[in-house]
Amino acid sequence: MSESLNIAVIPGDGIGPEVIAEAVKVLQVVTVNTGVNLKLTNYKLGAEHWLETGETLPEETLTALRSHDAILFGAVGAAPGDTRIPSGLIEREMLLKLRFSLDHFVNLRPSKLYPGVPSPLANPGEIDFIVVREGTEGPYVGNGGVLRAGTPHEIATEVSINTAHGVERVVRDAFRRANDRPRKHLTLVHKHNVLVFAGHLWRRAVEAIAPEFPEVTHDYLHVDAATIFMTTNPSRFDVIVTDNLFGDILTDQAGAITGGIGLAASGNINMDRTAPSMFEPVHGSAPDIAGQQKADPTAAILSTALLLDHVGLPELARRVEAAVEGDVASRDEMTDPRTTSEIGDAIIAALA
Ligand SMILES: NC(=O)C1=CN([C@@H]2O[C@H](COP(=O)(O)OP(=O)(O)OC[C@H]3O[C@@H](n4cnc5c(N)ncnc54)[C@H](O)[C@@H]3O)[C@@H](O)[C@H]2O)C=CC1
Ligand SMILES: CC(C)CC(=O)C(=O)O
Ligand SMILES: [Mg+2]
Repeated sequence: MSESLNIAVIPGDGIGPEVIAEAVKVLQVVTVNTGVNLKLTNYKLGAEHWLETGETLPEETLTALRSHDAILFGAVGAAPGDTRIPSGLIEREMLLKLRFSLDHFVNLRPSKLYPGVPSPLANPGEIDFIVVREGTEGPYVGNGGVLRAGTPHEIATEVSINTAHGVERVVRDAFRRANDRPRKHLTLVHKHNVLVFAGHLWRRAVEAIAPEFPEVTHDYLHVDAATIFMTTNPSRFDVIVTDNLFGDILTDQAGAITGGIGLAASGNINMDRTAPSMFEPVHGSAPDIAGQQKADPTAAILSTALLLDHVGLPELARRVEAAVEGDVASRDEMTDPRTTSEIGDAIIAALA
């Protein structure tokens, strides 16, 4: 029986196209002779596209993206010093607009130290946790502004929006995921000792939903303390649920302790399936190494495993993950001399 898999591909900027080229090859190889009819449609979006066209995310592109089963995304954004592009324009008007419009309320970021992968921690222990980061609210919604701009009395605000609906649905999702894992433990990370209004909403949501999951234990950490434990005892984490900003920061740290940001995958998931979910590496466009074949494509490749899981092809997802696991076990991150496409090819060879 053949089934179609209709994927939108947004390579983006910087290393985005380099890592996505490898992820696409993996998708093509893993679906061969499986009865899955893979259809890929490329969309040009990002900082370079804006420079060429002045477009960030046109409505017709958004409408077209909605017709796909899922989206594979590289990374967007210019180098911090690139004055041709207003800071934040592409991130907000393109990437975040996409996540918000497609209601990607679960930003799923698994962190696993695969066997044989060196960690910068002296005693990393077993690291295998997931971060469930809220994806549509928090300080990223663009609620703010500037008063008395350019004067010594300038006031800039960036308001964090947290709704009961938004918090409850992501907390419930995190409990569900914890319930499905062997350790069944959830940690809420926030800063309710200072951010009392939002923090208390998150705490109340956890307390209200906990009885639905009697087997799941839960605890709480302030975000500053969470960064300590992520360095000193990451094994204590199983499922972390947190807001958009804290989750963004913690997951770069989580990537660093599990072998590097080049291995960290993510999914922006619409759990209600009212729009396609989007899968992308945790990292950005890495302008410092772009165009040099220095980027590690593993995060993008592991993101295809999350995509395959989401579209109901878990056996193919496991094959991709196993191929990655085999490859990373044999490398030394510090001295891996391979190019982006050589790493992709090695993972593909392991798949075959
Ligand atoms: N989802 C997205 O599209 C994201 C976009 N960005 C954008 O990307 C641009 C650069 O942001 P940065 O803060 O520098 O973060 P970044 O993640 O692009 O780079 C941070 C550091 O990690 C390294 N790195 C990143 N990915 C790598 C890979 N696959 N292999 C090897 N090394 C890798 C880079 O070379 C750099 O030294 C900015 O315009 C930012 O707004 C940042 C994060 C996420
Ligand atoms: C560039 C931001 C909008 C996103 C980001 O850093 C992330 O999602 O990890
Ligand atoms: Mg980030």
